[in-house]
Amino acid sequence: MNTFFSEPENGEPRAVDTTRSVHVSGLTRRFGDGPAVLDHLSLDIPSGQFVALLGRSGSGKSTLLRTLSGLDPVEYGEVARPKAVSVVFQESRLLPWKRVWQNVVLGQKGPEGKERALQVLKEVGLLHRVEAWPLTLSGGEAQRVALARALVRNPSFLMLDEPFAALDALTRIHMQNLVLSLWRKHQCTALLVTHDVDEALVLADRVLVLEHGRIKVDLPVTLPRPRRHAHPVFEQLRSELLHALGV
Ligand SMILES: Nc1ncnc2c1ncn2[C@@H]1O[C@H](COP(=O)(O)OP(=O)(O)OP(=O)(O)O)[C@@H](O)[C@H]1O
Repeated sequence: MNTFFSEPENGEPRAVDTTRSVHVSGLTRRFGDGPAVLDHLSLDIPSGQFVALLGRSGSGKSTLLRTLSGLDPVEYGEVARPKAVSVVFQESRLLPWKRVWQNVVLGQKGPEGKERALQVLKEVGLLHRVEAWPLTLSGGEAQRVALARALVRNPSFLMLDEPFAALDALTRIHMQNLVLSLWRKHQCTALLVTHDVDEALVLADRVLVLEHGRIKVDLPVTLPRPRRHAHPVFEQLRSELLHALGV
């Protein structure tokens, strides 16, 4: 039995009993008197699914993610999601005056903090940088610390907002593999915002395309992993998604 945290339009959070990990219905968001960025959007994500979210620049991907994470308010509509959520952003957002391990357990309570930090830093392959200062890290290392910081909270729902966008191509592939293995190990639900159709198809069980504030395409990806870019089904899905994105 799973208990999730729900944020209704108004009033107190309530417990919801459901096997869905994430439930969104009628979610609408506008800034000022501008057009609706999210327009009566509905979405269900089953527990443990890896979902990739694509959409043109300005289509509302980050707004959806911020709303799901609780960083943005739910003004209209309903959002239910696990209580334990973590978000990894494009920039690692590490505090430069804290060592790597201290950044990982920032805000965490308990005397066993460093031990927990070491555990997750080992998972992301950074045991040798535990005492380092953030400014001495490479871009890929900094993102791995950000991943460790997300994992230390044992998230049931892991959200990733273009976490590899600033990395070089090779580091990006390493990071994609790392995220996949961590997702498998931790058995969490994952939502990845990306601009990269191939990245979405390499990683996700399901790819969504957001347009005009709604889910325009909802595509299951049943290819076994690891996925080959040259596989005919991969190529067919890629052209379907590029077409949906107007490329
Ligand atoms: N705090 C805000 N105030 C006013 N407008 C905003 C705010 N946040 C987002 N917007 C607007 O909402 C729209 C969607 O933005 P959002 O960042 O969600 O898009 P996105 O799909 O993530 O874009 P990108 O791919 O370029 O990162 C944009 O038009 C943006 O200008």
